[in-house]
Amino acid sequence: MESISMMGSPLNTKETFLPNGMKNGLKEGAKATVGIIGSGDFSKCLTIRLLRCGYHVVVGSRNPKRAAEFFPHVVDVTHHEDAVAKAGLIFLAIHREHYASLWDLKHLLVGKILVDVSNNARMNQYPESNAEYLASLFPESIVVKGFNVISAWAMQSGPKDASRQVYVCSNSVEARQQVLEVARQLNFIPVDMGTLSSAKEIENIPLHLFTPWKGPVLVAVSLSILFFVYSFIRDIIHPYVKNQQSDFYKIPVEIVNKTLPVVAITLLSLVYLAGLLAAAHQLYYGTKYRRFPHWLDGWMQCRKQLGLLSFFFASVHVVYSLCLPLRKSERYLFLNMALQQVHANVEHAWNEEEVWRVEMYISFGIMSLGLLSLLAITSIPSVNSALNWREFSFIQSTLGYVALLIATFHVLLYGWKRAFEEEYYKFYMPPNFVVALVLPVMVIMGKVLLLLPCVGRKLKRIRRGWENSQYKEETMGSATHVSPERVTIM
Ligand SMILES: NC(=O)C1=CN([C@@H]2O[C@H](COP(=O)(O)OP(=O)(O)OC[C@H]3O[C@@H](n4cnc5c(N)ncnc54)[C@H](OP(=O)(O)O)[C@@H]3O)[C@@H](O)[C@H]2O)C=CC1
Ligand SMILES: [Cu+2]
Repeated sequence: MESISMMGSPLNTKETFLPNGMKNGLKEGAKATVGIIGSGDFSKCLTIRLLRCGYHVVVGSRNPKRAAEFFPHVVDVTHHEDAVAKAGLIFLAIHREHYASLWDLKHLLVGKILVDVSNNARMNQYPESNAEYLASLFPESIVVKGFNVISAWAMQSGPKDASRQVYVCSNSVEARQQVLEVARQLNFIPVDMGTLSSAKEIENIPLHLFTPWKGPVLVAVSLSILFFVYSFIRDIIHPYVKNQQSDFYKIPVEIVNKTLPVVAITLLSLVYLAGLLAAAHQLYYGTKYRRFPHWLDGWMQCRKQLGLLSFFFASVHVVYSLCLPLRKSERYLFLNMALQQVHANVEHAWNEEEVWRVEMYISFGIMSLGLLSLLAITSIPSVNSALNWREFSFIQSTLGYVALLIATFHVLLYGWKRAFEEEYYKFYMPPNFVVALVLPVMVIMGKVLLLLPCVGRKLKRIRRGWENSQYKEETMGSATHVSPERVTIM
């Protein structure tokens, strides 16, 4: 009955919507009533969750009789007018296109909190956000955006194994606090996003499809195609054309396994190349208060994804390499070699230099994968938050460079002997490993340059803001004045 008394009168925003027994001083049995307009999937799942957490729910439907069948009997399924009258906090579980159909209820909605949970089919589908549109339709109600990032399924199955964050925004601080509190009571993690102007951003959250991954994945796929084609032409087509030697059996494993490490090490180099270019930019302009070019900014922000992709390629390369001896081709080649030795009367086959080269390159490969795993693990938010800034920076920057250096040695040791053996077309088509080394060697040399005392000292002065601070006023507040070391590397 207490909610009926609020009908048509401005909402007492001091009232909170805490469920049974959860509100200080609230009598046992005095359940907060929450209204829901619409009886679709979202409405059903939200109802169940609210009931579990002790709320009383009243659902407003165009056809209450039919809708009631889908709700537990304790739920009051009624007409829109009745539902709106019974609750001060109302979830609108209908689509934006149907908001205007609530126009007749306008006088009943005065002063009530309307929670807009709606999503759109595409990003920026309408000029204004759904919540702002709702606020313009019902200016005398208090509109709060929230819960749109929680799927009906997650709502019902509970937040244990689904996304937990609920982003909330509203122009009314008190209404926002109440919805944040409801989210907390429903075991979600409420995130206060401020005023209703953030609604568009919140509405776009569930529509992103791996947005930060698009660029890095595109780079990885392009590099893979490029290096695969290169290896294919160099190691298969060329011998075939020149000597009629058919090596096509190499395509599924060997050529793929030549592509993977090259892509992995190139991606890892790209992670650190961005930071180096940013440092060069700061050194060139002598200030950290000047915006990086747009492309560099984007590149810096996707270093984590580039690093994780590098880890993925390196891991798959390891699996391929471990499987190399399992192949029939390898066994035949091995047998042939043994037979040739028998014919040549060689009893003891042992090449000290070769033995050392292979031992070393395998060891370096394992070490660089180990370090890459460490970088990948520390990029997981829960692990990341257990580290302080210095520890994080040490792992991501210092150990990252060490990983790159070791990986470079791995590639170098793998290929250097072959490069000397292969005389043919050496000049116009260098071996794969030489192509793989171009970028990492450049990056390592760049880092060495930065470590030189004269350069390093100047960079430090710039990053501490001691030099050329006249730019400060111009660009303060932009994210890009942050030193490149201060952005997540992986
Ligand atoms: N489903 C999900 O996982 C999620 C949904 N959402 C949002 O929740 C809202 C509801 O989604 P969902 O439950 O899936 O949608 P449904 O289509 O399942 O339900 C929408 C409800 O709106 C009501 N409705 C339909 N047409 C009209 C109309 N012309 N006028 C008034 N009311 C109408 C109906 O209820 P009745 O017949 O009882 O009137 C219907 O059950 C949407 O805005 C959606 O974006 C947000 C996050 C996740
Ligand atoms: Cu390798």
